Amino acid sequence: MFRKTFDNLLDKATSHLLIEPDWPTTIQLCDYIRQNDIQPKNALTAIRKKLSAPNPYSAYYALLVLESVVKNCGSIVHEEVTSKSYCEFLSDLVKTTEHANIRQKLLELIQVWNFAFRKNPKYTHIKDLMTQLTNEGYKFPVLQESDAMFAADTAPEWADGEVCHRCRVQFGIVQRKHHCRACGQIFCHGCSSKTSTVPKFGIEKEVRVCNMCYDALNKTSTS
Ligand SMILES: O=P(O)(O)O[C@@H]1[C@H](O)[C@H](OP(=O)(O)O)[C@@H](O)[C@H](O)[C@H]1O
Ligand SMILES: [Zn+2]
Ligand SMILES: [Zn+2]
Repeated sequence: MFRKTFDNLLDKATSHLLIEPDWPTTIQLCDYIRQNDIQPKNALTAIRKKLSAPNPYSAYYALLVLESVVKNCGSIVHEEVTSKSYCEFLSDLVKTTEHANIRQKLLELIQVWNFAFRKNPKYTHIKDLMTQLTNEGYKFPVLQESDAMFAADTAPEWADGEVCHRCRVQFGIVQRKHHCRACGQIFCHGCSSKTSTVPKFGIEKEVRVCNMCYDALNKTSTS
């Protein structure tokens, strides 16, 4: 169900019939990825296909979708878009597109991402891509640092451990491990038996959270 809907939304957001970007649908696409209703890899592969669309309008709108997804979906997407294969694809697209506006937007995005990820050693391919294109004479636009401030943080990576983060009970065959989707820590069932939405991470459905995060997320105003 989810995959089909994502593709339908993507078709809508990149239709060559659009006279301006369809931001509401674009935000819905970001929400799908943030809520893990689609694997980031699959989402970016679908967007990649749209970037190669022969129709320049569809390809341009696909670039705007890619820009929004990278800005709003956090590290799960950053890893994909700065992977070796994706950077090679972006490099080919810069060199092969017949449309100057698409090349220009691509160079702008590559530069912003290079700046945004400059401190993170694992994103080397985007740095190499920028160096390679610069050496081949492509001119990058003036960098708008404001563009590189990425929005939303995303759910933290899940911690591992042999005892509950809260009550320290030892995990084992009976005492199973569970993770809080809000803080990412590991808990026994007794300390993480409640569910909640986590709007700050774009998780609109009820997911397992630990007792502390449940209280923080659902604190009723004590008025
Ligand atoms: O079912 P198990 O074999 O115990 O495996 C655990 C469950 O998948 C937990 O899911 P949950 O957090 O949704 O409970 C997950 O958080 C743990 O990391 C896994 O070890
Ligand atoms: Zn516990
Ligand atoms: Zn928590």
